[in-house]
Amino acid sequence: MTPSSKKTRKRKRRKPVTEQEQGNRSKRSKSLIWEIHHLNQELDRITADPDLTTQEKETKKENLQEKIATLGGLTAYQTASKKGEHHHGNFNTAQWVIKALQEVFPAGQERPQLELLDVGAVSLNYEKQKKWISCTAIDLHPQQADILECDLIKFQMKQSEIFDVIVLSLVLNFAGTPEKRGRMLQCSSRLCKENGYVFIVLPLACLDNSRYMTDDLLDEIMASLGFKKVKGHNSRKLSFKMYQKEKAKGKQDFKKRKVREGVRCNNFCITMERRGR
Ligand SMILES: C[S@@+](CC[C@H](N)C(=O)[O-])C[C@H]1O[C@@H](n2cnc3c(N)ncnc32)[C@H](O)[C@@H]1O
Repeated sequence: MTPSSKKTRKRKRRKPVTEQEQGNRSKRSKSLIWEIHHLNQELDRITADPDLTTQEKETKKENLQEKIATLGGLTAYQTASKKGEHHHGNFNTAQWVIKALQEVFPAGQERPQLELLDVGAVSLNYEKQKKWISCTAIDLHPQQADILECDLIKFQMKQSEIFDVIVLSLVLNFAGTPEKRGRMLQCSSRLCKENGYVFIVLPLACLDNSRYMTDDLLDEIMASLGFKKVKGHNSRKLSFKMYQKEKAKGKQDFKKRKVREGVRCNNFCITMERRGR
């Protein structure tokens, strides 16, 4: 071996990532998430807008899709979401779900094999718990093999009560319209077994700073679908809720209704109309 080839094999020292650089990257990720998130919501709103003709919808949607593609599409969004986790001490909301399930089904006791549906799965979060959790992971735009490309609303239309646990982590806020969020909750209720659990994680601002939604209102919507809250807490930025399926409290409608005033409030809302009474 010549001295020069030895030199080339010498490992390059990695440039340390300064706090400043990390901060800038984090800011870029956040702004990318924000932009794609809002463009995606706009897409849903246009699709649902009854005042637009099919032609107008197509033109507007093409425009938005182009903008999303320019930013790197949903792949870039999901990559940025994952990076976000790393910037928050690697905290992944699945860790909370696992901890809550471990409290209900403690290790050392006979555990049932739980069928879990992870909606909006950016990664496979329950691999290490395979022995007692069988995870079906779905996403509109999966980034890795083993995550099924599927919209919750269209998932297993003809089946009901097939999952013990359904996880909607930072997914309801991704849907663009209040109706779609309501339908996602209705689908979760249909797919959840009796006594099964639905976990919902939302940005805290969706519940504590929205003109149309409060923490109690979400509990009411879930109660009407047959769920009682068994656990809930807030972190600085997120709201964590665990519901258990009991019996539905009749077919109540939830319309858009102002519950809070304030110029700094957001417009997060969930509506639900029950058909076929
Ligand atoms: C912010 S990411 C959430 C990632 C992960 N669940 C978490 O807690 O970090 C939102 C994901 O939800 C997916 N999503 C939104 N609506 C969906 C639906 N109706 N069915 C399946 N996936 C959906 C999006 O494609 C996106 O990847």
